[in-house]
Formats: sequence, structure tokens, C-alpha cells
Amino acid sequence: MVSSDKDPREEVIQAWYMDDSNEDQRLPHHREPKEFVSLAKLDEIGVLSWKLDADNHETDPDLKKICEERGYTYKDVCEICPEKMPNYEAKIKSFFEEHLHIDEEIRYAVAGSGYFDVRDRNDAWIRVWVKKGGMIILPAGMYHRFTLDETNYIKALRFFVGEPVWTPYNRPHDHLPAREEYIKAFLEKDVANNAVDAAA
Ligand SMILES: CSCCC(=O)/C(O)=C/O
Ligand SMILES: [Fe+2]
Repeated sequence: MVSSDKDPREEVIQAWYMDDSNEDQRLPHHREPKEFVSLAKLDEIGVLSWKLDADNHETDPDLKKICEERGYTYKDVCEICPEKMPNYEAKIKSFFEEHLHIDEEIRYAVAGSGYFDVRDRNDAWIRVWVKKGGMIILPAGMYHRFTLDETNYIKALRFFVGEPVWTPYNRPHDHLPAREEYIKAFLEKDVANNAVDAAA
């Protein structure tokens, strides 16, 4: 890609630093002035993303390739809105509790949109807005949370390696091997890079 070309993923995935307000979690919560975060910066903390053809997800060769390469053998649909999700209020509450998983969280919005909030290496919240066509992977061991946005609707595909286990470990769960491995792979490396940058 020529450097001036816009990254097509930005049409369906945008990220920014959040403000500290306690207003409705479904609002964008931009800082003033806005502080956007590049998808390259998300890559650095382990968040991978794609723009895919949501209208043809069942036959999409790009999606098939990602699943084959990453070993995803199970897929289901998670449709979130008050009318369709059993135990809606309790689920929404648990999604927004800060947590981690011991496996990757792989989500592909095939309709609607929502916010995945992730911690940066200084523990500040980055809000990742995933819209129709956006697929993201949060690495195992990364603290995060999820909320619907003001549209109150998302239909997301979830992918798993093997059994579809969804267990949230609410913060703090720093002793889990997945957390220690995440820190080693993505945070310590950044600290080392920063130290080199600072010395230069
Ligand atoms: C849009 S998928 C539902 C949220 C979820 O599964 C999760 O783990 C959020 O962190
Ligand atoms: Fe999660």
C-alpha cells in the first residue's frame, strides 16, 4: 500500500482514547480534543483487524483463509439487542465488566456495530468501534470490555479454536498464564522499545 492510501479497515473500524466521564457507556466518549488511535498502534498491543465482505460472509474466501490459517474450527452467532438476547440486562452488564479470556476473542460484525474497549500499555482505555464488515481479534490475556453503541444492535460471528468456551475473568486476574504471556509478548516489548527510543 502507498503510504498516502487510506487503510480500507478504517471504513469499518476506528479507535480513539476515551474520556473519563460516567455518562452512558453507549456514547462515543471521545476526549476533547479527539485523540484517534491508528490500527497500526492497535496491532502493536496485539489487536488484529480486517475489513471483510459481511454480505457474503458465508462464502467469503478471505474469511475462509483467516479461519484456516488461525485454526478456527467453530463459529456461532451472537446477536445482541433486548428482543433477541436471553438475559439481556445481565449479559450486557457482564460484557462491560473489565475482563480477560485465556483464549483469543474473535468477533466479526456482520450487522450493526459496537465498542470493544481495550487497555493500552499505560492502562488507558482505547475505544475500538467495530461496524458491519469489521473483524477483530483481541489476544488472550488482554483486559477489555464490550458495549453496544447508540444503535443498540450488533450481530457478531464468534470464532473458536475447538470448543466454544466463553469465560470472562474479571480484573484482577494477573496471575493467569495467559495474562503473563500477553504482558511478555506485547507490553514488555513496548517498554523495551520505549527505553531505546528515550535513549536515542
Ligand atoms: C459482540 S460479542 C459479545 C461480547 C463478548 O463476547 C465479549 O467477550 C466481550 O468482551
Ligand atoms: Fe471478552
